[in-house]
Parts: sequence; structure tokens; C-alpha cells
Amino acid sequence: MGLPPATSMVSMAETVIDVADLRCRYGDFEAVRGVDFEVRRGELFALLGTNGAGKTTTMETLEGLRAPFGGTVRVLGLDPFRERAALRSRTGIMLQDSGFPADLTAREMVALWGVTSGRRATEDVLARLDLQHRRDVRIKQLSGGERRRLDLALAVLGRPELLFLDEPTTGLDPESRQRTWDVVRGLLAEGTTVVLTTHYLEEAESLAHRLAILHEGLVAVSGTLVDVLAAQPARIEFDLPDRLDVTALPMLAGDVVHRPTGRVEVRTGELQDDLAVLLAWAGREGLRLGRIRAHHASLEDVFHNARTGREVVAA
Ligand SMILES: Nc1ncnc2c1ncn2[C@@H]1O[C@H](COP(=O)(O)OP(=O)(O)OP(=O)(O)O)[C@@H](O)[C@H]1O
Repeated sequence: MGLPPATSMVSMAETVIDVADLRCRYGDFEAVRGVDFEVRRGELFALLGTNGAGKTTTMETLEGLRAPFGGTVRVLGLDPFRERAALRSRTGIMLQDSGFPADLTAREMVALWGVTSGRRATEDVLARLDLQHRRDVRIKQLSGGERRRLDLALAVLGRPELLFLDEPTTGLDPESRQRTWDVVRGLLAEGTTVVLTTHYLEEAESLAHRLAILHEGLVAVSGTLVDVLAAQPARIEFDLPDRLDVTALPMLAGDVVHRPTGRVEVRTGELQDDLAVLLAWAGREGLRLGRIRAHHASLEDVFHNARTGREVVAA
């Protein structure tokens, strides 16, 4: 008997987090209303959503900080609320606001965290996060970006199997954000599984393998990044010459919208064919289509459609 084909080996990847029909309440208010998703070993799963969609509530449930009102949650095969102690040494958590003692130095904080988390440092995490030169500075004297990097250093202390990152780059300048992404990519390359929440869609687009977009307590969109983007129409945009209107355009597979600015937008599942038809037409007619752009959907398009409940045209 031979090995299974590569595709089925991928689909057999171990499930690290399994969430089924998760429901969470604050009093009578149901903040999470039946959410399902799974996270596989070694991938980065991005939990995205509008304000108040239920991301933090879901993350806190995965981290074992709150019990679900309904449904089931398994993290590394365990119930995160009831078996939190067993999960503690295997998971790293970077909260939005860590609230560490301001008078401790970065080095003291790492030592303290090693004891309280049960995850002993196997390398100098301060060096990994480029904080080596700031090791003897008190937390209150670190810059906002340095503090965020210290939060990440503590979360990755002892190389946990599973890492929760709650908006890890909020407030960071572009260079610090890139540095954080590089650290996360390094952790993924070492086999760490990561669950990320972020409001920066380019962050998710750059790092995520799989994602879910929550909206008003429900999953609006989920799947691999590649599949989610491929399910959205691509776009062609250009300025139509003044003397023309859209009735002059050749027949296209996509939907055509003519903006008051004169800009034409074609939303299409047939990007290459529609672009070829348009360019051939412009060539024949001797027209210049100003500022022409053709691009596949971005996560921002997906997010916008999820928020507005706009129907997705399959590519
Ligand atoms: N302690 C609480 N008591 C009552 N309602 C709450 C509480 N915490 C959150 N909520 C409500 O539950 C819903 C989900 O909140 P949650 O913080 O999980 O959303 P979120 O997706 O993380 O939002 P954001 O992106 O704004 O941080 C929101 O309507 C919020 O107002």
C-alpha cells in the first residue's frame, strides 16, 4: 500500500482547535451566536470582524478565560475552561493590554513570567524581539512599540505549541510591524500554530493560511485565504474618455458600474478574458483607458462584502 496523495495528507493535518456551535452571552445578550471553525497544526488562523463582532469573546473562550454558554470548544484536545491548567504551559497568549508591573525591568519580567507560566526560556527571547539592549530598562520607560514587543517576547517564551495574538501590532509603526510579522513567520516556520485577531487586513492577508470573518456574532466568511479570495470577483478599473458612455463598451462577462467621477469599474469572475476584450476594443477604437488597473479581490473587498451582506459572485 502506497502513501496517500499529498492533497489528502494536507486535509489530514491535525486539528488543534475545534469550535462547534459556540455561543457566548453577557446576561441576555448573545454576543456569539453559533460559531464553527477549526485551526490546524502549524497554520496561522486569522479571526477577523467588525467592531463588536465577537472576536475578543471568542478568543477569551479559546484561551480558557470564559466558559461558553453553548456549543463545544476543544483546544489541543482539551476543554480550555475546565483544563486551563493543563493548557497553560502549552499555549502563549499576547493580550491587547498585558498590564505588567511597570517597575520591573524587561529582564525581570521575563524571569517572573518563566516561573508563573511554567514555560522556561530555551533561548534569549529578548534578543529574538530585538530588545536585548533594553533588558535592564523598566517597563514604564519602554516605548509603546517596545512594550508590545516585550508582550510578544513573553507570549513566545519557552516556544509554546499554540500562540494567541490579540491585535499584536496595534499602534506600531510600519517598521516595528514588519519586524513583528518576521518573528511570527519565524515561529510558523518552526511549527507553532497561531491564532491572530487584527484590524489590519493587510496583516491577515500577509500571514494567514485560514481565516474567519465574524459579523454580529456569526461567521460571515471562512476558509483558506486562497479560497476566500478566489470566491470574490476581481476588478478592472479605468477612466472612460469624456466623449463616451458605458453603452459603448464591448460585451463583458462582469458587471459594469460607471461612477460619477467618470471611472468605470468592472466586477468580474473572468478577469483575463474581460481584460483582453477591453484592451482589444480600446486598441481597435484608438482609445486610451486612463489609469487602468486590474486586480484580484483583496481581503478588504471580502471584508466589505461580509459587512454589507453583499452577495459574492463566484470567480
Ligand atoms: N462585559 C460585557 N458585558 C456586556 N456586553 C459585552 C461585554 N463584553 C463585550 N460585550 C458585547 O459583546 C459583543 C462582542 O464584543 P467583543 O468584544 O467580543 O467584540 P470584538 O469583535 O472583539 O470587537 P472589537 O473589534 O470592537 O474589539 C459586543 O456587542 C460588545 O458590546
